[in-house]
Amino acid sequence: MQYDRKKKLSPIIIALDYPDPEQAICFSKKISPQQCQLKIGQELFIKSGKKGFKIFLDLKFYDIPNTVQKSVYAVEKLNIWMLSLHISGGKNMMLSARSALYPYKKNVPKIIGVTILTSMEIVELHRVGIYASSVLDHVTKLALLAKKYKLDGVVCSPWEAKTIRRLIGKNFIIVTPGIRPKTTQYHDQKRVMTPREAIRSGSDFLVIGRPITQSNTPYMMLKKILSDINS
Ligand SMILES: O=c1ccn([C@@H]2O[C@H](COP(=O)(O)O)[C@@H](O)[C@H]2O)c(=O)[nH]1
Repeated sequence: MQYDRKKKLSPIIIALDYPDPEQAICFSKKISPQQCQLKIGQELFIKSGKKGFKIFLDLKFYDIPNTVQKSVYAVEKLNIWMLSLHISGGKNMMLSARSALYPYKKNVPKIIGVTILTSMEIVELHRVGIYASSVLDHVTKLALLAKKYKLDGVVCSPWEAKTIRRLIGKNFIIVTPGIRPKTTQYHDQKRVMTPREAIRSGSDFLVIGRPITQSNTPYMMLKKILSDINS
């Protein structure tokens, strides 16, 4: 793992994809900030920072530069740890997001760029008019743009983590959803890996939702994943 060795953050980010804020709050009370970070998505945009968790606000901004700049400026006030936007929003959108944080000196949120969703394969890319030779090729191009236009890192699948790490180096955060422990179902995810393999491929943080939140024993599952990673 490359990112934040000194701060010793857990590599797990749990996707709190609950329809009801009460369920999310109840779940978060049973785990600790030492075990994981939490990801708040579009379904559940609540403030869970109260318990001391670092919050990844995964709203995946994708809009004109002015709108994204204002959005980033607004969410900075929420004391979040990390936020996401789509790299395909382009150079000016990424630079505008960064410029929204210039007035702040300390504890600014990390800006992470989404490459290609982990639910997509090459056929789907072609269907939406992206005629890349491979998913890896396109994800790599987007990651290089993210670096060039001042993002702190990317969201990609664990399949691409090794290549991005090799090309961009240590000082770049790699966040990987599409994590599936052995024997759990894939759901809508396509480019998946086990937690242990994903860490070994160079991921800094693994975003894990349903395998934990829909498990009959979520706390045991989280503990097992952490112990698999560390063994
Ligand atoms: O490419 C992406 C970007 C974001 N996500 C998000 O991660 C979680 C994954 O949840 P699982 O239940 O473990 O599949 C979810 O909140 C997505 O919005 C992603 O999966 N892929």
